[in-house]
Amino acid sequence: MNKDTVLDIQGLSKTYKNNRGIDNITLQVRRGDVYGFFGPNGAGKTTVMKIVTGLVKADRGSVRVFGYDVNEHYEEAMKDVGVLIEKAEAFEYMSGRKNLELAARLYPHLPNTRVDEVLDLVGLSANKKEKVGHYSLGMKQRLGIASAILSKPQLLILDEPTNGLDIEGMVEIRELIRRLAVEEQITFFVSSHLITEMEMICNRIGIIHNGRLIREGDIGELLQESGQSLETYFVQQIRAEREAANHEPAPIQYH
Ligand SMILES: Nc1ncnc2c1ncn2[C@@H]1O[C@H](COP(=O)(O)OP(=O)(O)OP(=O)(O)O)[C@@H](O)[C@H]1O
Repeated sequence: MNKDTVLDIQGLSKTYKNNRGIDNITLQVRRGDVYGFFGPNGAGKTTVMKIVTGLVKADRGSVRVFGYDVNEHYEEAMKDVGVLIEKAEAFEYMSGRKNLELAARLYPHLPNTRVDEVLDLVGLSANKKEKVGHYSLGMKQRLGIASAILSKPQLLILDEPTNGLDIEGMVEIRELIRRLAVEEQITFFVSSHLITEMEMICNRIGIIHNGRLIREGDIGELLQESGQSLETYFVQQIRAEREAANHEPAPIQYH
């Protein structure tokens, strides 16, 4: 394993009772990457992220985070990892700041200034005294990210962080990811079903479809290879996959 590899996923498989799941996923996220994990709804992104963070057990394969096997050395592996999977949860009747103060209790060694520092980083300083119940969805998501970066993680795992947000909310999250990557030097493993979004924020991308990783590479390389947009590239890739599997073209369905 390269010393710059932060997350190393090898041959990961999981089949749920309904026969859906993921099949033999291998990918690497390197230090400094904003790695986009792209695929349509139901492709298997959340399953991979849940296995990486120990929420779901894989049938086969391994996950190493900062060189530590997640199954064998969970605490060491997760020490420098921040996670936001599915919707950010917070106490709606408390202020944003109060919510973060509560979360900060999990990390007794954090300086007292850290809560205000992260509120500033995610652009919520002006709203810190407002009840979370009055926050927009985008502000709640940013509060979730604030909570995930409280402990100054080196790797941040975000599952569909812009899902359900309006345009302004999406832009704010994208800007935040880019800012955190530069200012806090956080490596990102971030999923989305929107390829244009991935193109805007990521340097590297893994494309998952029907539980299988169909392509991984630098965004620039993939764009050069396709000669077109990543959207067109993706559609070509899955059509080729389907044709190889069925020997006949099939329509693409978007959710
Ligand atoms: N607990 C579960 N039990 C049974 N099937 C599941 C379970 N969780 C996920 N699946 C199925 O596994 C497949 C992959 O789901 P997963 O949530 O990982 O995909 P995803 O790419 O994150 O999609 P989405 O963005 O819609 O969540 C889907 O077909 C889903 O229905």
